[in-house]
Amino acid sequence: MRFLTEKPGHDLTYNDVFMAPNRSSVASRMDVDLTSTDGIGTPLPLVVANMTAISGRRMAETIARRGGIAILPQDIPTDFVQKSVERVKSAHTVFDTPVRVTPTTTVGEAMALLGKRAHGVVIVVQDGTAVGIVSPSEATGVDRFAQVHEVMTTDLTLVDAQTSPKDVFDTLSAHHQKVALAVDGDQLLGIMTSKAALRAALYRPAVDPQGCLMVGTAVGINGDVEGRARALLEARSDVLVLDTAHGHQDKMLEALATVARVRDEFAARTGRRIPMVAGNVVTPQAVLDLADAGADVLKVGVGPGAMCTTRMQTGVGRPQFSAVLDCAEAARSIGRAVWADGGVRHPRDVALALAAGAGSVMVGSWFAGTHESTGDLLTDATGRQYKESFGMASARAVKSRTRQQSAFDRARAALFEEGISSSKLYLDPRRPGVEDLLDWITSGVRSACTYAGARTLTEFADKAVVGVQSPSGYDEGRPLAQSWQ
Ligand SMILES: NC(=O)C1=CN([C@@H]2O[C@H](COP(=O)(O)OP(=O)(O)OC[C@H]3O[C@@H](n4cnc5c(N)ncnc54)[C@H](OP(=O)(O)O)[C@@H]3O)[C@@H](O)[C@H]2O)C=CC1
Ligand SMILES: Nc1nc2c(ncn2[C@@H]2O[C@H](COP(=O)(O)O)[C@@H](O)[C@H]2O)c(=O)[nH]1
Repeated sequence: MRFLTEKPGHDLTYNDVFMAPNRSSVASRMDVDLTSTDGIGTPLPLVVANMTAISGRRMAETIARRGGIAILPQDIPTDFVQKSVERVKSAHTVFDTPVRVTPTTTVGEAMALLGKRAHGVVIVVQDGTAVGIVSPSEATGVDRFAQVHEVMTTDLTLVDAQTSPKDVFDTLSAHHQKVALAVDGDQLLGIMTSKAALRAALYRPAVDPQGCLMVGTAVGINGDVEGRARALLEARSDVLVLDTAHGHQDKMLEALATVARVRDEFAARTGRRIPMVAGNVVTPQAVLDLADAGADVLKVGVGPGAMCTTRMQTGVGRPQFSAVLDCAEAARSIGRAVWADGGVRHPRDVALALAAGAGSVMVGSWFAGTHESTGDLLTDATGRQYKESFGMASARAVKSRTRQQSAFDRARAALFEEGISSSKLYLDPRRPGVEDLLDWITSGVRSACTYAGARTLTEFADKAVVGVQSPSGYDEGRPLAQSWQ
């Protein structure tokens, strides 16, 4: 990446910069390969942040099916994380996991489960066989205590799991149906909507060497670091993320050395070397120190997160575009990569982070307001749907993380909160599922690459030309919600 004019002497946020187009020979946005450059090799450079309100099993399998990866948080007990990894690994790589109910489930219960996934249907299953479908249209005007077998649609479109997404799309269009059910004999394997069929043709899943969906897991730097890392490797975690607020500290370096030893033993035994990501950092020296201790990828970002109060509380942090740019350069010089973590609110921010040299971009709060995040779907007084989210250093998260400690220690820890304990993240009615956001982000990033004349993300980080803009420059680029007159 180069600056359009002289590199400014001060640090820059995503809002401070823009990209200028280059002469390009890339004729189509579909010619762009978005494979991440972080060495982890996911087909999409997007990572779901290890935040309890956001990253769980549903999020992990959905994002991996489209080529990204989610990191399950460090605050979740190890046995629970092991089960979640197992569930992700057993999910179908092409067909979505259905929301299943039995014929005697009440309509009220079935409708309450609808919000768990974005596909808008519940499948009625008996002994593993799909016998009907219920969606809000079947449930409208029906007593909530009625049983689903009384209202379900039994006209089902069944397909073989080998059917191509295009054939599924055409079949659904021809029959004017919402969803196809993939079956093996009489057993339900998964489901696919028309939109999912389209996506299955556009995205590649992120899969491990056994062909199962990928998922990462986080480890804190306190407690039984070695035991947790060992258990997560055995559980088939594809990435280990060592995460703490201040990554450039001795305790992190010690934790990295411990996990590197366990990871290397695992690699010698199984032949699979699992990458280690560590952070958070914002300086080149921190990149070099953590890489020296064994980190393959450095997680960059102190204070840009939407749930973060660190900068206001401590004055510490660094504008994120410059942090990513500097750290990516340092990482590249020693053959490592960085993840840009936090502060991403628009597709343009993802594009800018990749232009600055990030191997992948980590997103938290933006994905909180989707069907797939872990929280319950809630409705406010005006009828808008939202999820509750909170920071991992908030009083709420600290309270949960320190539940085994004495009352005194817990009360003391609570004084050091650096995050928001409760925030409403509204679902965008136009993009209520995380895949809707992925569509929006990837179309923006593909387009950004073609403007730069790049066919890969390596070329993009090389060719991008970045200018510095004033607040009114940024403002000029914002679309109008209503007339200015
Ligand atoms: N990217 C960011 O800007 C930030 C991210 N977070 C996220 O919040 C989550 C919780 O993180 P964290 O607060 O580390 O978890 P913990 O509260 O579990 O702290 C982990 C350990 O790090 C120590 N620690 C915390 N902050 C600092 C600091 N500034 N300097 C030195 N030691 C410190 C704590 O000791 P003691 O409590 O005794 O000080 C504790 O031993 C993580 O996911 C983290 O990434 C948190 C803050 C900033
Ligand atoms: N200072 C804090 N940072 C936090 C907290 N919880 C999470 N985080 C960081 O934010 C990113 C995600 O950023 P987002 O803008 O996409 O939401 C996450 O990966 C952490 O690094 C917190 O409580 N305090």
